[in-house]
Amino acid sequence: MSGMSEEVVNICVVGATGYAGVEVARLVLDHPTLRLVMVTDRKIAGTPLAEAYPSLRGITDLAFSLPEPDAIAKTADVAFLAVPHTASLSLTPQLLARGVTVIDLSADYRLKDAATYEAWYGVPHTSPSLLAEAVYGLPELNRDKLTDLARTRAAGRPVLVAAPGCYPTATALAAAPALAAGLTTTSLVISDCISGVSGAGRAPSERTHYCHAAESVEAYGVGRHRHTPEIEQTLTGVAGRPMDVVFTPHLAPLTRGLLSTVYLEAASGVTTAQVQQAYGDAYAHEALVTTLPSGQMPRTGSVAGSARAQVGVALDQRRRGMIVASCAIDNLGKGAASQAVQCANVVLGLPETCGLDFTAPVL
Ligand SMILES: NC(=O)C1=CN([C@@H]2O[C@H](COP(=O)(O)OP(=O)(O)OC[C@H]3O[C@@H](n4cnc5c(N)ncnc54)[C@H](OP(=O)(O)O)[C@@H]3O)[C@@H](O)[C@H]2O)C=CC1
Ligand SMILES: CC(=O)N[C@@H](CCC(=O)OP(=O)(O)O)C(=O)O
Repeated sequence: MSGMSEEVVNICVVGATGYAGVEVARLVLDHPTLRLVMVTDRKIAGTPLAEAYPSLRGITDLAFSLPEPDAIAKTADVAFLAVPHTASLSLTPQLLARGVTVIDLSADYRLKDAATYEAWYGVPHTSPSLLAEAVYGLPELNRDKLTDLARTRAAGRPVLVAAPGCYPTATALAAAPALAAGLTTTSLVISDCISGVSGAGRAPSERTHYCHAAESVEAYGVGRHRHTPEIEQTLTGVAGRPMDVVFTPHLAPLTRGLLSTVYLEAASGVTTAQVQQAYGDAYAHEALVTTLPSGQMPRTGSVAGSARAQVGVALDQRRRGMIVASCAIDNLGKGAASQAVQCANVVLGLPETCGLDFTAPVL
């Protein structure tokens, strides 16, 4: 199948029983150009999507299919892979070989170095040659490369987008303006993040059990979380020099929401006005990222359910001089599904915010 920019583009969501997958499905159902033609699950094939997620009753009659590459290629132009990491290692090359463009929400094609992948994910990368051609799907930092993919696809070849994770997205949006503007000369970024529980996926675990997660906040994966090398890769690219990251994720009793607060030592003489200006300029022309006025910091509640990010920044001028920047996103939105759709829009030659320009619930 082939989808041109003004035509309807047929979409398969692999892993649509999952939280990220059903969010992609929801966005595609409301999108003016994308058409949801297939949703997959390996356990409940034949069951209507709306039976698994009753809010979709009256909206779609589509039932789950098995994630078979031949069936996907027969039906869809683009596949969103909302599957756990390691699951898209083999699925992605099979779909590309069948002419299907892949927007992968998993971590399998984000790291450029296969050895780093193996070190952090515990399995060898089975398609290392694809790591070079996969484009990291953070449009605000990587729009040119995504636009290159649009040309490749328009020339008839399927392409691969590796959409970033929720923690790396929020951390990159919080830290990038300071790094790009040279406001810090050190190589260390500290990133403290807080995630809602849907970030851990649909399958319950001891850590995400209501009784454990409600009314409590905890750090986890300290010093060893697999997003560390992904964040370092992105920030190194922005800074143009090697960056080290101390990344500490926390789980908080929210359904949706992710807040990343980063700390970067300010270069000598940097002022609050310069910092605010750099952040304002960085996102002045971004439709989905807003820099808040000086003195304001973002809250997850303001972006929950939206495709947007909000960023706030301050300069703590006592002693060392620290830039403290915070970015709030919806982990399932800009941290996963809406970002994947944003990338698909670019790759398909559609307006980047097509289907994403809706407001979040205000309360
Ligand atoms: N939740 C979030 O906030 C974010 C998630 N992501 C990433 O998105 C991906 C999905 O996450 P999430 O929705 O939370 O996960 P879930 O556990 O909620 O869903 C995973 C989905 O993948 C399916 N699946 C599992 N294994 C396979 C396989 N081998 N082949 C095909 N389908 C499979 C599952 O269905 P079944 O097993 O029944 O087939 C299910 O539909 C992950 O890579 C995650 O890291 C990225 C950013 C944020
Ligand atoms: C709260 C929670 O458990 N979050 C998940 C991150 C989910 C995610 O975004 O994973 P990828 O970006 O790698 O796809 C975790 O810490 O593993």
